[in-house]
Amino acid sequence: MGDENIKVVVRCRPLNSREIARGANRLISMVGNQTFITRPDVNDPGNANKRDGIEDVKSFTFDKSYWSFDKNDPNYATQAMLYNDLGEEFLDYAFEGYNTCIFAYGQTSAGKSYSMMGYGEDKGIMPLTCCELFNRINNNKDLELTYQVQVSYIEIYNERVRDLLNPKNKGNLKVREHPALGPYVEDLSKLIVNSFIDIEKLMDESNKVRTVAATNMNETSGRSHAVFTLLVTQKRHDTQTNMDTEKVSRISFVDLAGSERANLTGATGTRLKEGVNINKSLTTFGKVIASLAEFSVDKKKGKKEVFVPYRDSVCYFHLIYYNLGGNSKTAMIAAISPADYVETLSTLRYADATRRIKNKAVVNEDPNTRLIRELKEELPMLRSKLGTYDSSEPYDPSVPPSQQIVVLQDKNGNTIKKTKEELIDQTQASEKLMEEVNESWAEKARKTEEIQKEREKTLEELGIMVEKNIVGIHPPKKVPYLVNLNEDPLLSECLIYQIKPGKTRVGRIESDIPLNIRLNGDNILDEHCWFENIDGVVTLHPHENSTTMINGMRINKAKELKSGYHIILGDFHVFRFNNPQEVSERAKSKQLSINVPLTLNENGEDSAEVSPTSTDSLDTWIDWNFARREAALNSLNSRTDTTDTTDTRHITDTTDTTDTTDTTVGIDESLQRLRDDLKKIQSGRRTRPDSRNSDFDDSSNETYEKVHQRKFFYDPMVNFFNLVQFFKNCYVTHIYLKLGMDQKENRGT
Ligand SMILES: Nc1ncnc2c1ncn2[C@@H]1O[C@H](COP(=O)(O)OP(=O)(O)OP(=O)(O)O)[C@@H](O)[C@H]1O
Repeated sequence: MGDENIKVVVRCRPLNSREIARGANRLISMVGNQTFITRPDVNDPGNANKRDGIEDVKSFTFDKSYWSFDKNDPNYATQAMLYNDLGEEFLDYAFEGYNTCIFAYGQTSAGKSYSMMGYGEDKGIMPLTCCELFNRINNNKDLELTYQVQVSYIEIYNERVRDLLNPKNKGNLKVREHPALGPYVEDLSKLIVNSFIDIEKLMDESNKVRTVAATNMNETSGRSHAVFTLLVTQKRHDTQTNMDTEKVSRISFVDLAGSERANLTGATGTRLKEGVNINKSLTTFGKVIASLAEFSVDKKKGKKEVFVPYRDSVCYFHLIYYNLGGNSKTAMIAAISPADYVETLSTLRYADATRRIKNKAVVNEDPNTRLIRELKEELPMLRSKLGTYDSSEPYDPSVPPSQQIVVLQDKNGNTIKKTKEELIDQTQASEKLMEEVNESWAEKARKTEEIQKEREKTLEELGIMVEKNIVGIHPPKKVPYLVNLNEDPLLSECLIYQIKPGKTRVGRIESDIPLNIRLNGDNILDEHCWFENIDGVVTLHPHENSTTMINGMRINKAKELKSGYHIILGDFHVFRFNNPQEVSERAKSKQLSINVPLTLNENGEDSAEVSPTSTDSLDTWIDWNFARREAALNSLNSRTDTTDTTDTRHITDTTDTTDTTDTTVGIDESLQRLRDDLKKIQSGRRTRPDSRNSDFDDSSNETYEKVHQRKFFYDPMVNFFNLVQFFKNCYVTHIYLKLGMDQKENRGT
């Protein structure tokens, strides 16, 4: 097959509530395969680039333009449409033996994860492909044809590669290169999967691993790249010759970090490094696209190759080597916001340039046989060279291997010089490859099981509940538990920590003290706190000097917990406490909607038992953001000492003395941001049918969502008060967070 352009589709998501709140205009329209972007009106506060009076519309033509702006629009492009157009075609290629890659590119919140992974019932192209892959395999009637599927899943953050399937594979996996293989990740776990359920389970557990790592570093998925790869091996037995032949195809799904340039102004420490690395990888991506696009055009004119800077960034080296300008059928999903001119235009331009790149995909017939042949030639040569040194260099046994030069020839006959140290490294890497490629399927299956056990053991050692052979999050029905909350909806509510009868001790991951829950990250003490469960009543005991907060209040003495309380440990660990027994008793006494004492006064004591302004309904909705803002707010209140002590969420009118010029924007932004996050969490939760079951009445036929929608939307008084309260909270918290963050940055943390 000849050169083929990379397929590029663009998908426009609906306006999010933040954009609606700022009165943003729709700047995108689509007709057929064309996407049009209009320069925004000068009154659009989020888009300041208007040249007055000039009607400026730019048009781009793509392989497909997906209009997902309005779910009620008859032309709304659904997940199924995207899969039917793109997923099916690429799965067909994979069955033919080609490598395929679908990657999502776009700014944060443009809809990359929605298209790739999907939220809740709206499954994205990745799970839909996996599901159909196994449908086809299970429907195979050809007795001479067998399939094996392996999976790997990595996250690239700060130029470091993390194995999400095997938490034992700690830290940074090395990206290496072999002439016969191209770049590859050394020691990466490739696990055998036999069904779609196996894949779902792996995704579920890897998400836990990702959450643990992300919480420790306070990252979000928007700042890392995730690469999910399926290796499909088709083995055909020829009865006439009694020979087996293999085709191996690699199906990759890449969810890239948000493409907006990381704003480095004022950033220090980890954030600065992270920003530099995101920029580095994005710059490399841009350079690669530009040079490959240029290369494709030049080739037509008969010009020579241009330099493609694959190696400028570790991650892009790995990600794009195969998939851009290489042996792969590749598609880009460019996710765009309908209302962000600068970022959307930039994405459309990248997408346009990507369309011009040509790939040359070939069917991968017996790649392992080829690799084994090359390794068999290479290894004896490397081993023999290890005993020698370049005669032009004076030999001195005291010279360390890093300074000894060895001369060898590559497979094209070119003379190359390496240090002995490099040669040892290369020999070891090639030996590992040889071992891997010779591994039998039985051995691979044994390793898969071993890693599976390791993964579950590692999670259990951290105190995280793992339910074997069950997909999804299933909180305990009786035992009280903590559920993690995270800024990133993808990483929220996926870790459950049970608080069993007796003591549950919490401390630092490396602590020598026997602990039930181990956490990492800043400000977690060796022995941080402990929970005591006596007959279903749970009390939290903080250790001296530990940062332990309940509902935003730092506590220094034991405190009884009620279902729904938010707990913050150290700097990054935010949980919600759930007590199924208490909730079901509460439900029985028909006081579910407003009677929960969720607030603490300045002494950390419960406030009024029943309050018409109880934030219960909000509390069960509001997660990480709420808990963090609540903590910030309380901290502010305790500093200014203007708090209404009966309800820590009350703010006195001192806020009104503040300059109000940008108040509305601040509040609106906070509120809208929160609503967006909530929407994500809400829809994400639908994949976790049992999640937070205990928050509502099990005996009722109503679903969890319905109960909360009813509580939130049909209780106007509560709602009104909540919103007023919340409106104020957001503003004060906004100011506080800004101050706090400035201070933190100044300290270089
Ligand atoms: N095509 C769509 N139809 C409906 N809603 C969408 C669509 N695309 C995205 N959304 C919604 O927009 C929000 C942001 O999408 P998403 O999380 O996929 O963004 P992202 O680009 O992956 O962000 P990040 O880079 O932070 O991971 C989500 O609430 C999602 O449900």
